[in-house]
Amino acid sequence: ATRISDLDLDKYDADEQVKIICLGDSAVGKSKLMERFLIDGYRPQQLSTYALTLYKYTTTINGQTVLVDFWDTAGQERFRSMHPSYYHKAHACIMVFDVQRKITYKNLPIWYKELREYRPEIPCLVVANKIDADMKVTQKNFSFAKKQGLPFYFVSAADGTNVVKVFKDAIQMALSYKRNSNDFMDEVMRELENFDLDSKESSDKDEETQEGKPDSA
Ligand SMILES: Nc1nc2c(ncn2[C@@H]2O[C@H](COP(=O)(O)OP(=O)(O)OP(=O)(O)O)[C@@H](O)[C@H]2O)c(=O)[nH]1
Ligand SMILES: [Mg+2]
Repeated sequence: ATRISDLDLDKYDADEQVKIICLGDSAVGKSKLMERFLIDGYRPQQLSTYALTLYKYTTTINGQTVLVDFWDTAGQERFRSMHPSYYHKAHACIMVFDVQRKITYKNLPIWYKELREYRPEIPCLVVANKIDADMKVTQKNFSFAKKQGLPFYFVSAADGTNVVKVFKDAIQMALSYKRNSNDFMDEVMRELENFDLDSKESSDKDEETQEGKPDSA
């Protein structure tokens, strides 16, 4: 009982509350990424998300309490249209694909189009998941994010690579968006840009043009 009232107090005192949604095909790892971030755990079972899962997360940023609602739904919703309430008042979006399944990368524009119909302006982070399965994929150039001017991350829900970074950036961007400021977004874009230059041994070829050569760097 004590814990519940503590939570309620937190909620009461929250200076800010943001909603962050997650998009991407079924089985790309949306739920596993949330699990990794929220409970620092990972259970490799294969349960597709049924309907909707809502995760509550509280954090402190610059001395302010921030309440985050993470929304997670089943990727197979793609075949219907995602319910508008999923997008309603979202402040940021984490868009995920599976580096081991090219089709999930090719479907990103479909997700992105629907997102923009409902939320034309919110920050959207593009996440390439499952890099633990084959580190060579990080040498590939997945240009969708760059073309759209979106921040891009290689991550792994299985071993935790970059997961905290993505979620923390998403929360900051959601807050910046809510406060009508692009400052943090600009900062992250600059930082990722530099990171990109430092680690750039990859060819300039786009993943889309590398049909049938999954291992070429
Ligand atoms: N190797 C590896 N497997 C992963 C990773 N993340 C998720 N998986 C596996 O991918 C499968 C799907 O993960 P989920 O998180 O359930 O995928 P989802 O995107 O939530 O799928 P839906 O709920 O159906 O939309 C599971 O079997 C996970 O174990 C990862 O980083 N590396
Ligand atoms: Mg899921």
